[in-house]
Amino acid sequence: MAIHTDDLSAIPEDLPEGNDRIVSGSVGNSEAVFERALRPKQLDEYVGQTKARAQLEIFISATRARQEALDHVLLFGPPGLGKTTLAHIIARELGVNLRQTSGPVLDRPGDLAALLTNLEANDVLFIDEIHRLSPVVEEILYPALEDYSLDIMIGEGPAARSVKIDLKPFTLIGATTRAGMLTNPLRDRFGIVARLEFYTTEELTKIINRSASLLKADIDPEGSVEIAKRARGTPRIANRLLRRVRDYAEVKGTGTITKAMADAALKMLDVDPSGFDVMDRKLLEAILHKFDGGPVGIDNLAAAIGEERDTIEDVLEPYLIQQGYLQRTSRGRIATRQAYEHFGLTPPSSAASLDI
Ligand SMILES: Nc1ncnc2c1ncn2[C@@H]1O[C@H](COP(=O)(O)OP(=O)(O)OP(=O)(O)O)[C@@H](O)[C@H]1O
Ligand SMILES: [Mg+2]
Repeated sequence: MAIHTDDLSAIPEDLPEGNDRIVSGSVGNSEAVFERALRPKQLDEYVGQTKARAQLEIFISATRARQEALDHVLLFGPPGLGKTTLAHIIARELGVNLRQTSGPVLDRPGDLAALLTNLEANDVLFIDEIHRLSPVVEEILYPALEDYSLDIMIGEGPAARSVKIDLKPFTLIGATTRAGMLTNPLRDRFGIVARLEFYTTEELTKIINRSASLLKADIDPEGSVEIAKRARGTPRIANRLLRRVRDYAEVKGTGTITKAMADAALKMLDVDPSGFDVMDRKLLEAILHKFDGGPVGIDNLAAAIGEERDTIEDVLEPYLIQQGYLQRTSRGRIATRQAYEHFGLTPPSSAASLDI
């Protein structure tokens, strides 16, 4: 079902959820609609990411003044941290159109050529999941990025000839959860590389308060802090938890989201006080119990918990590593002292701790 609206009242109540992991990185159908509605539209509404924002603000205003195309931008970071949101904001701040596609969708060189030739001067082309571009499409992209031209082969066999097409200047914004999976020649063609970081509790509290007011949800300050603390540093999860807690408060309470309501709802949803859900705990517990604290290789770990390797690397691990529960070493994953303590276990004296 395709619904394109920014008006929350136009959203039907019975959209399928499409996703049952409360802190998962991906998005179900009904959630996509809410995400669009809650997405900030201007740079000054975009909370946090001070480093990325500061550099973008400068580049954007310089580019606007010169009426040129902004340098190509690579945005990377775990799911739900605001890459798509930021891409849209950049185009809006530049006052240009944004055309959106994604690596897996763009499988034929002709599709990319069609997109590029249809751009107006200084427009933004946003390619999500850019690490999944096919090599043939990537080849076409290089000259387009470098000197705004396309080299296309027309015909086959001995009659084939190469045609050069000039493009208007444009900006590519690429988003990826894993910069490490980009080929070097592609990565080198981005003039601006912004790494998005996990958000602090204060930043998430701001995001939750803003979303609550858009959703017309009644929330008290301690209620928003409680949700923020348990949102895995991720705005998408903060917004998702807010919606679930609001439902809970409407059914079990007076409708106001208090700290007690948030706590009870999150307990019911199996999100613990550190913001870990069932999958996070399963991963840490597997390392602790099945692999003696590690090191354990990623494939063994994936098999042990029945989860895709990619999901572990993209969605689960980054936060656990950032919070100091897990370490990635050349020999495999290791549970830290904090991980033992989280589960009430006594760490062995050899256990790694946060402060090494
Ligand atoms: N800095 C921010 N301030 C306020 N809200 C934000 C911010 N970043 C993200 N959000 C909210 O989180 C939601 C998810 O963000 P977004 O879709 O941009 O993430 P993403 O990084 O593109 O994720 P994915 O890797 O899954 O594509 C948005 O709909 C928006 O409401
Ligand atoms: Mg996105």
